[in-house]
Amino acid sequence: MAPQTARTRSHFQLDTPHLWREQAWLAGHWTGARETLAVTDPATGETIGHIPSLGEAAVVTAIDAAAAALPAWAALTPDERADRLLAWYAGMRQHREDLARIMTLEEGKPLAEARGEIDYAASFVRWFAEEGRRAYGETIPSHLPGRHLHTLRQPIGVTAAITPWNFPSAMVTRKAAAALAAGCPMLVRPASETPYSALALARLAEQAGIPGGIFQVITGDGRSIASALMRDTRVRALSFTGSTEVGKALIRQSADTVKRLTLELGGNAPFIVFDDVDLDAAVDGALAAKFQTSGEDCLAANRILVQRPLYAAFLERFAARTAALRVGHGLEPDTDIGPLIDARAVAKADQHVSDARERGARVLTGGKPLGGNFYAPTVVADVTPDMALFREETFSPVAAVLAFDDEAEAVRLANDTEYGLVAYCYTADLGRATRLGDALDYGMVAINCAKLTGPPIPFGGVKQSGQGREGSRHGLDEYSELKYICLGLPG
Ligand SMILES: NC(=O)c1ccc[n+]([C@@H]2O[C@H](COP(=O)([O-])OP(=O)(O)OC[C@H]3O[C@@H](n4cnc5c(N)ncnc54)[C@H](O)[C@@H]3O)[C@@H](O)[C@H]2O)c1
Ligand SMILES: N[C@@H](CC=O)C(=O)O
Repeated sequence: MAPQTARTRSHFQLDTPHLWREQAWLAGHWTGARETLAVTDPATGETIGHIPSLGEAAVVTAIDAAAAALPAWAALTPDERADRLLAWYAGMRQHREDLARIMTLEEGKPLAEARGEIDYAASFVRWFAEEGRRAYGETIPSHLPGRHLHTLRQPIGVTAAITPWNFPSAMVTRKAAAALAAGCPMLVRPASETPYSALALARLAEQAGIPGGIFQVITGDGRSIASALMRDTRVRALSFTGSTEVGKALIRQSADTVKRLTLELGGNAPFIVFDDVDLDAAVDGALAAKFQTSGEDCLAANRILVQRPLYAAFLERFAARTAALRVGHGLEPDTDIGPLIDARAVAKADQHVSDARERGARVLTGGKPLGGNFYAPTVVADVTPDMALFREETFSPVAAVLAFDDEAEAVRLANDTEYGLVAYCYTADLGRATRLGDALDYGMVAINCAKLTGPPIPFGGVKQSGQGREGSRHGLDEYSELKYICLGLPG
């Protein structure tokens, strides 16, 4: 089956049409299937293509290929693996515009944000190409006479990843680059809503000389692919980014084969604004932290807490700026907010707003669906902890704002959730900033800034937001085993 048609070529206007793949990259072959899944542009509802719906047999083929490729890949020097990863990185840089366009078509995010995600995704490949050289062990002063003790890091084995639709490239490379740099093959199953970004990455990996068994992309139903992965004892580690609900199901399924799981799950980020800050800086930060990717971001500010003396002024300015955001197709140059991923996401946003209204909150701007998968950028004031907007991740352009009186109350409200991914706070008081860094029960805390991610930082959550860390030097550890050697010295 030809992966591109004349229609898709002209329609999508890719400079390099062969990056648009409608087959899975399995065991070094572009592979189709009789059954397919349709993929739609969330902005128009139009079908943009079909991908193979592969099942358990294909997963076994992929694991066979990965297990066969593992010894030779693990035996390469870190420099040799780095060369392949850097070639992959170069391909991503070269095709940045096409990759961004593919992402906007399938995910809906504005093109400028998609370009930013491609840069972000590529940066993990470069980071881990370098970091693979530093998978150090250690020597241990011996407690036993006549012994030398040391540790070394070895590749864990065949690995797999299940990735979400909201960051269709970065969630693939943050996992795969770490696994490959550590000497492991990785089999990726991307979300069925956004498979084309991952398939384009597979095409670039192929061109970079990464062996077919080392990086594979398999498309199809998540549940059956996950259960085949979980059953197979050769798969030693699985990294999942997605909802807490599915993460919990994967923990249960992994028990029988005792796999290592890295889980990047849901969030419910507080964004705390104290009354000693520059109001414009805090409003800029809140807009950035709330509305990126239409609010469909695990790091999105889900609850904006403002100290009472600043509350009215903050609401006025924040609502005015929110009302000015332009909603549209992500390929339109002026778009700030794209569509939500599907009708279910729109219904959830609207339910959260109705629930808040019924419980006494005020809708200052937006608060309604705009047709199709679009929802108006919304500010809801006077939110209380009993509202769904406070308790659940809304994953939409709906901002929930509430007032607090003092630092103790802010911390109590912020920590009143089972999630613990990221917290933001704005304050001019250094002592308070330090105390908040300690007291907020989150894996990541951003103080006086909204942008905090990148390859050098350990990304991850506590409580029900997940386990393990991605990126940074710690990201390699998820894909290696720490082995201890006790060497007895003759005589
Ligand atoms: N912490 C992070 O780094 C991070 C990053 C992005 C998204 N997320 C979270 O992801 C969620 C939104 O993404 P989503 O709606 O795609 O989540 P989701 O859990 O529904 O889906 C995530 C992935 O799992 C697959 N999947 C669904 N059910 C499955 C099952 N039973 N077994 C195996 N795989 C299954 C999906 O097809 C998708 O590929 C939000 O909660 C968000 O916070 C977290
Ligand atoms: N925005 C996150 C992904 C979560 O949805 C990131 O920066 O990695």
